Amino acid sequence: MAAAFYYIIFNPAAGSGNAVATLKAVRQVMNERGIEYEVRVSRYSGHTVQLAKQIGSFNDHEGAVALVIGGDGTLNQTICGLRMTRQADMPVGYIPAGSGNDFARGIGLPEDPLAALDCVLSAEAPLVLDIGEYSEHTHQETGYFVNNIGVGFDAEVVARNSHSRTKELLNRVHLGKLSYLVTGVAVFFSKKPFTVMVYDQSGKLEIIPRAFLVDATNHPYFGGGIRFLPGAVPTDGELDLVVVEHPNWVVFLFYLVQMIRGRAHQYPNVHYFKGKHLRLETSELEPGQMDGEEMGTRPFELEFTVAQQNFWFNLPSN
Ligand SMILES: Nc1ncnc2c1ncn2[C@@H]1O[C@H](COP(=O)(O)OP(=O)(O)OP(=O)(O)O)[C@@H](O)[C@H]1O
Repeated sequence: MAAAFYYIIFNPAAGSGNAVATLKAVRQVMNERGIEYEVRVSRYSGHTVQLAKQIGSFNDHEGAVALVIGGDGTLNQTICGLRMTRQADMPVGYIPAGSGNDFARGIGLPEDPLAALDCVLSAEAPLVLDIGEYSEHTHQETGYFVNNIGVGFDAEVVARNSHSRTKELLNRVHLGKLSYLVTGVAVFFSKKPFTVMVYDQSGKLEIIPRAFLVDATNHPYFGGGIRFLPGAVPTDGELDLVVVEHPNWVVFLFYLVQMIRGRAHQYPNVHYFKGKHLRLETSELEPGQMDGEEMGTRPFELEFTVAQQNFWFNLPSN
């Protein structure tokens, strides 16, 4: 059965402002087809969680869908907000309009807004996909992620980039992605490796002394289009965790290239874990990122499990 009502949750800041044109195009199609909807605009960073909580608490439309127009951060916040309410199972539609759009890429949803809208409007039943669920014991924090949680290198890039003047300037000319590259190179040469402890699904502990890139991920993509974990699948009920050590920068770069080619399993400094339940600890203060948003700096004590999320779109078969 087609959805009866759409709550459009819109982030005007997503995609360096490009999301505005996406909303316009989506509204035009929905108006032409006489589809019922209302738009809730995110007014400030973090507002999306509140919007989703209001929708999940007060919706009285049968068959309602929360339709996100924004990037991975907006999608994450919508799901987290809805899951705090009595209508946690309300399906979530998605039109990718961010800078990175890794979730869309990772599940095979078209990045073209109108093609994605077709996938949403042609859906007749919820599509259930995996998302990550985490508990962070140092700060007593719990939540969900659609892409990944990273500790170390990528988190430092996210943190430095969020406060960078260069990003602001590049965003104005719609080159926000370039600032991640500039920051990435700077962090690459300045960040120190750190020790992580990983407990796999059976509880077996592995201590990794020179960790540099540490990511728990739901699908293959990170960093706005890097297919760095080809074996991660958002339908297998498991999460993938990778820890890449940093013996020196030449070897680290080589590992990254081999990972993208799906050929890094043979190297002793690239550690892969897969399971329904994984645990990760750092002994030092490290930055963290979740779906491209800063988590702050702390000694992390993270436990990961998998949750099932109702989405509202068809995925093209290819
Ligand atoms: N009105 C607003 N003004 C400024 N920031 C906002 C506003 N509404 C939401 N935000 C913040 O915008 C940030 C970026 O959102 P989002 O991740 O959706 O887009 P993106 O970064 O362009 O895309 P991606 O994560 O796919 O690269 C989020 O941290 C969100 O909290």
